[in-house]
Amino acid sequence: MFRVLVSDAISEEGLAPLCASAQIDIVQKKTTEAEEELHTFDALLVRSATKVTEELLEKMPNLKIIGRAGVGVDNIDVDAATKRGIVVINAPNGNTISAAEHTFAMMAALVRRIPQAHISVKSREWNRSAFVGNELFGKKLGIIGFGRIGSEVAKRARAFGMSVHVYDPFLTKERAEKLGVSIHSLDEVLAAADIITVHTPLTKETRGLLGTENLAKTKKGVYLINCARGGIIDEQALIPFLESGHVAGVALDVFEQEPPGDHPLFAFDNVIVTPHLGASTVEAQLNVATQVAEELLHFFEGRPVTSSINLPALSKDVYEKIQAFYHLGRKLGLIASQFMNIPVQELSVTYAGTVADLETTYITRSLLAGFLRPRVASTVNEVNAAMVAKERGITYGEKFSDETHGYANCISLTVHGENKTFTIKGTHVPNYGDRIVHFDGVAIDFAPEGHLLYIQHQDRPGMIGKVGNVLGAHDVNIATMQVGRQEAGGKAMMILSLDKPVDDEVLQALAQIDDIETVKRLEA
Ligand SMILES: NC(=O)C1=CN([C@@H]2O[C@H](COP(=O)(O)OP(=O)(O)OC[C@H]3O[C@@H](n4cnc5c(N)ncnc54)[C@H](O)[C@@H]3O)[C@@H](O)[C@H]2O)C=CC1
Ligand SMILES: O=C(O)C(=O)COP(=O)(O)O
Repeated sequence: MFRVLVSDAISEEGLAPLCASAQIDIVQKKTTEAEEELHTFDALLVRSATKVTEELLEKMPNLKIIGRAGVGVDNIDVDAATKRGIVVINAPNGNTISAAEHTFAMMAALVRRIPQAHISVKSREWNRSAFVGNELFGKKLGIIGFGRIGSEVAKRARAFGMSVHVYDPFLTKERAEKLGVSIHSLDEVLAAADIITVHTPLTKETRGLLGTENLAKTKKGVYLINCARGGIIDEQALIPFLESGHVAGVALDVFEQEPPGDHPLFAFDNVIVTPHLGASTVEAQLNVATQVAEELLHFFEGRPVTSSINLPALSKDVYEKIQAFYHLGRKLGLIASQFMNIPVQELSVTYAGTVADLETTYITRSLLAGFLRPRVASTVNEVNAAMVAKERGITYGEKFSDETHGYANCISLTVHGENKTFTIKGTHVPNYGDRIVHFDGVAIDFAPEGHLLYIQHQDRPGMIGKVGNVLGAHDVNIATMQVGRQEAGGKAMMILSLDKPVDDEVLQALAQIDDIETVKRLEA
């Protein structure tokens, strides 16, 4: 049974495909109410309210995937999840339109003073002259962060006759032109805009982006909107700008602390607020819940997830093409790690033939995970393999070559350790399986599966019989045996596939045979 904890309010209709599966058990509870059973969950589904901290993850050792039914993952310690090999997914576009519409609603409400007028009329006042606003038409809208939501806000602004000035360091000129906006530096946007709206994620770089220094660069009478994340506009820094009238009004949907409690900004009549409602529409909630539910099902079924924060994006098509190599990569890493059971500094992976045209990043991650698995006690998989390798001072790189050794595809792994280098090469043969075709300088051909035994010896007659006798005497059955050598009478090797793993006693008995130099157990 795959157990899913849903700890925030997520659309039940959207989660229906998960609920329909007999193998998935869904529990809807806050994490604080599920303390006793936290260790039993395989998946955790959240919105922005649940804080997925390292401390929480420590209580959830079985967790494999975290689904965020929404965009921002700043409430999730993604590094801590990655370190533990936990996949983090989100629903990147399910609430884009709702968030853009909410931003626009806030903009109109701000410049026409709708919330203030609303309160006044309901207080039995009729004070039309107190609520004279501004038109949006002809105004310059500064958009900071021009991703999905920022660009939807821009479309609506153009329909209102506004000119749009964008700052986004990662936006290309071509995309800006296509969307009919002009790209500017941050200072230019700050100086020119009548209204500024922020649509970046909350990161180290964007926290406090609109703080004292940058607020001072804005036009007198500017309006500010934050429907992205609390903290992008520094709430404390706003106070003197509101007091002096430099900032004409602020609309906030999000806060540095949520809920914000008794916030000093609430004292200002020209600060309008909503309780993080950007994504709170029936449509957006259904979209995001459906997206994470589908992704979770894919994950559960062993299919690729497409909107992971800590894995390279992979479509179903690409996944199907790389799947076999993904498996081969894992085996190459696993075998190489056991063979080179010494500290290593560097792994170099070379792709040749058909595999070189595929999404090799994923295959390399799988290979790395295979390599690290015998060396680390904790879970290591394609999510955290790069991080774990870095922590252990192991560098890795990919190369591409035309040298396929006559096979349609070939993955070659060279491991550099202290005073020793080892190379293993493998190929995948469709409808046949994975084959190791080169092992430590010797051409050979064996399947990387099960209990393997590596024996390096001098090429002499009778070696196979001697090995067979020792194994027979210890009741070890040989399933397959492959032999190879560099040259007649020189370095030779056997790779045996056994029906059961051998113990140290058998290894010692084999090592005592004359002309046998090395014996190693390899589990694949
Ligand atoms: N209030 C609400 O309920 C909702 C809030 N959001 C928030 O809105 C924000 C934007 O969401 P999306 O547009 O979907 O994300 P996105 O990833 O599509 O766009 C973010 C944009 O910010 C840009 N950016 C990153 N760092 C920047 C920097 N230092 N300066 C300027 N631009 C920078 C990126 O290049 C990207 O184009 C997120 O913080 C998200 O959490 C999203 C949905 C609902
Ligand atoms: O998707 C986002 O980033 C949001 O801010 C929406 O948050 P919510 O799911 O409404 O708590």
